Amino acid sequence: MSEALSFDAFAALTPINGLRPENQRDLYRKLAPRTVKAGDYLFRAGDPNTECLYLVDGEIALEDEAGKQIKTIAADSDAAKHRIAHQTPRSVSARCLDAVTVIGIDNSLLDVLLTWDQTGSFEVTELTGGPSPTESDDWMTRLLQLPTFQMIPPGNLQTLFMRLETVNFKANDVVVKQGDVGDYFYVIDSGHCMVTRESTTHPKPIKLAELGPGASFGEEALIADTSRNATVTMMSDGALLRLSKEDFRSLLHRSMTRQISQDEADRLVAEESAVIIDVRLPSEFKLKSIPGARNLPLYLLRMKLSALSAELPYIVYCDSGRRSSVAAFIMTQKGFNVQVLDSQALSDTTA
Ligand SMILES: Nc1ncnc2c1ncn2[C@@H]1O[C@@H]2COP(=O)(O)O[C@H]2[C@H]1O
Repeated sequence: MSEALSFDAFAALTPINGLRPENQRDLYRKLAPRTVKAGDYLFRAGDPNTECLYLVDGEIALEDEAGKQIKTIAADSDAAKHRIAHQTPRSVSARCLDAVTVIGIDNSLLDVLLTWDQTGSFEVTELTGGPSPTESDDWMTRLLQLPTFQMIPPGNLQTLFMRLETVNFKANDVVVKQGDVGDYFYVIDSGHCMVTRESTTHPKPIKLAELGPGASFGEEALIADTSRNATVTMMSDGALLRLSKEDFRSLLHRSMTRQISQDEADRLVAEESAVIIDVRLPSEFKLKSIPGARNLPLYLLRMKLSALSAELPYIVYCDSGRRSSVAAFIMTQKGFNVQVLDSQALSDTTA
């Protein structure tokens, strides 16, 4: 990092001072101080809190929701050794009284490191997967910023990161082949992949998507216990992180799936505070569906996601829980708030 903050001053911040020196040093190398001009706000009351912010230079005022000043914090004070108003969501606003320099650390990353360091035996350098701990594209930080990983409790994250395996591929390598049994879930660390599907109605495979760093694939066969529904081929050399089916299910998928009871779903739908989606085929939907539900078959879901508003919560269902679980996973990855309705709900409905 720059001269904005010495390593010793950084290591004395709370709770950075609870980390192992190796991890303090690694975090310090990754810090990117940012400056904010006088009068601007670092955040406002009610904002979500995704990063720990520390004041490195300048002075800020904390204000309540009515704009009344509660206190000021100067960079060289004891108060500046702590995270600025670290509540979720922010309970106060932080206004810069002069030009201010702050550093921010992703909350989940710090949480994982603190959890690790309390259990004792890991260093970031062992986990970056790359040869150099100074590598700026640290996959762990990037993964933690994906919606998929934000719902996972730190306890699971720790195990999950240990179980993720880095595998290098060459351009044109087939990573996943349509029709094969599902074995791994993949996250792209570097490089690009193409998703294609063969069908009896088309002479050539149809290109479904191009995926880049941060994107993931291979979840559908693992969740629904079916075969791969598409082929994924490397478009360039690259590195993928993979997780076995068992680990994917127990560490990732289970934490991401939120179930909702039929009563609770009925209440939300009656209040129009949630949208209920039937992910079965239109022919199945026509035959029987839950009143108030919209039909969006699973095979169209990815294509239609951009047309859905991210404002409302969604409830998805099918007749067995398989397709709805896949739908919930895909939607959660894209940042939607989604719950899975018990598949019994459809059997119970008279409509
Ligand atoms: N339209 C699509 N867009 C992006 N990825 C897809 C699409 N269809 C299938 N996939 C991915 O390709 C993977 C092939 O293996 P799975 O069926 O396990 O999981 C599938 C999805 O992760």
